[in-house]
Amino acid sequence: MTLLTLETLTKRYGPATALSDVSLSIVSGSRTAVVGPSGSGKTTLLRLIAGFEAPDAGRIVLKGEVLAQGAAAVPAHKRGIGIVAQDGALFPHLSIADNIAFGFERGLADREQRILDLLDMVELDRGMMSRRPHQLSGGQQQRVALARALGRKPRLMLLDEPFSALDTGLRENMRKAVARVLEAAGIATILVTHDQAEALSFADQVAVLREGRLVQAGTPRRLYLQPKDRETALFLGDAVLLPAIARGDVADCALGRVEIAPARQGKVEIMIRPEQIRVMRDENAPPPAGRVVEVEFSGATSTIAVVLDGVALPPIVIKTSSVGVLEAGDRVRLDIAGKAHVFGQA
Ligand SMILES: Nc1ncnc2c1ncn2[C@@H]1O[C@H](COP(=O)(O)OP(=O)(O)OP(=O)(O)O)[C@@H](O)[C@H]1O
Repeated sequence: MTLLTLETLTKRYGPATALSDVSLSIVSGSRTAVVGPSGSGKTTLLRLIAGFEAPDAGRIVLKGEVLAQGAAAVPAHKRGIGIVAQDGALFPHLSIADNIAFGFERGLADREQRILDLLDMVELDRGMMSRRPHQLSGGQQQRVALARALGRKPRLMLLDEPFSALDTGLRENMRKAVARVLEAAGIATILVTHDQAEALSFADQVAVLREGRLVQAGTPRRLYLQPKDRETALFLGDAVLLPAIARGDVADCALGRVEIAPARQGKVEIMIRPEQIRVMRDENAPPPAGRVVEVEFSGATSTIAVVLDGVALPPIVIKTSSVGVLEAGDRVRLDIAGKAHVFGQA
């Protein structure tokens, strides 16, 4: 069931257009990640949904209630939308308990119990209640910020890069914990992030913004394997892009004949994710074959660059397991698993 609908949202700041004609639907209980390069409009989109800004055109509808349409807007505090910012934005002079209880209704009889329940929910030690924010780690502070936002029983949760200040290991744990908490509470979530891997693993819908426009929205798998254009392909991960001649559901390219989807005829550009390419040492490899020109060892994986025989293309760069890794100068055969993607379909 659709919870939130954004209809042709446009937002301008003076002569600059921060968002242009953005439409997107959010399903109840789902997780959406909004990604895009710096300045693409991600924060602006969150600010419009939260009610900190009004759109110049378009409409925002939450559960059938129009939150914003032109100048008419429901104020932020009446939208029932929770927000967790990058820095958590806790009140430094208040205890953890008071921070969490900040949004509670006045004179609540079970205030203490609610705080304890929220601490449990975000998996924080109850003993931390009386501490001040500076006595907590960055990850713990983010959990408090989440507990505070959950305490208001929001219909929708907005997360504005809440993990970006945390280091890699903690970041992943926090992401999983937050996903668990929100899923258990059945609260739909929109996460803004710079981190493509984070977006792909957190969300069941990813929306890609570029220069204020929504380029593509869909499941992480769909966007990763069937990006609309080369910019989106490269934004979401490494990609091998090759010119090819399509003949229905196959195409001829520097890697030989590969299966493609969707079917096409004539000149196309195809995309293959590097993990689809298997490279094997083979001194007598028939074409398509190549030579390893560079190997970069980085522990569990190594990155190798292969120059293909007889084609004036940049080397193909592939990450492989470091077990039995190839060396510069090795002749190799390349096999493709699965289909190559042809750009042009959203
Ligand atoms: N208050 C403002 N006044 C003028 N221009 C603004 C304002 N807020 C945002 N912009 C402009 O709108 C565009 C989108 O900004 P926004 O902050 O939404 O991007 P973003 O994708 O969140 O970027 P980042 O990833 O760097 O945080 C940018 O060009 C920005 O300079």
